[in-house]
Amino acid sequence: MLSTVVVLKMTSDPHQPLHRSKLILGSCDVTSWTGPGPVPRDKLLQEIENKHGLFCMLTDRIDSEVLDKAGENLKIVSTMSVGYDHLDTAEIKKRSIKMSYTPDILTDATAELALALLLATSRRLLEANEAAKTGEWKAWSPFWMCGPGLQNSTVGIVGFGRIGQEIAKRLIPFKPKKIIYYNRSEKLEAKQIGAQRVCFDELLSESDFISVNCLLTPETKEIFNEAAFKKMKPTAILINTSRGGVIDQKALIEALQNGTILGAGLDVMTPEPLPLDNPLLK
Ligand SMILES: O=CC(=O)O
Repeated sequence: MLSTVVVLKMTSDPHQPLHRSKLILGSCDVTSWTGPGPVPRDKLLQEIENKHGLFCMLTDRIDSEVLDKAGENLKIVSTMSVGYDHLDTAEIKKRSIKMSYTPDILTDATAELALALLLATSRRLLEANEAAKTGEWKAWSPFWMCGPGLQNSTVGIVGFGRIGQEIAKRLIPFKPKKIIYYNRSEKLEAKQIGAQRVCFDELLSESDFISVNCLLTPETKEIFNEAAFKKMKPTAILINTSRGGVIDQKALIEALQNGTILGAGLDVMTPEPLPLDNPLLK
């Protein structure tokens, strides 16, 4: 049987955004989007009709509208991402369509990025760099641009899957006092790493640093809200490398402006990219 597949993929070639090639994957007839940027919604809806498979990116919302357009041929939806909150999993399951994703591909990269954000935020790297460039830096003074250190600190990790665990392992050389985590289930690996499972409230109130690494699901949507920020230490630093939706962004802005928490290092936000006048960019 000749399968038809839509591949939504971003490349830098602006001249050939939609690419059709027959028989390049064995017996597949592949239609791919090559950019620039994510595939426009109307293009996706048009091209998905009667396809057997869809390979998408995290920028493509795959919901009942797309699935209806695809029709009964569609057998598999696959996403090039670790998170799959852009897939309506209930709808996909209801229609007996298989799903796949790419866990582990970004484990090390995300763990490194979380550490980079944590150190850059606590050690005020970007502020200091800006001050050096603008002339704000006039002379050395003992407490200028000081920030909290990891040594003897308590680090809380929200979501202790592959990425959370790799972050914990990378934290150990920085000599934290304690690594605690909040996760639906106890993780066997935690013992070896030396991390302790706690409830969400305890993680909030005990942590000097919090790294968010959970999936965005209905349960985790905006778990960092006004009430959560109020339970955190005023010296706490929040790092988010999961999804912007885990944080109530308006509440975060207020928490930063009011000094409810000290700082935030964000790899993800809502929307992406942020409008340039968003207070988070200040
Ligand atoms: O954010 C990246 C991913 O989910 O792969």
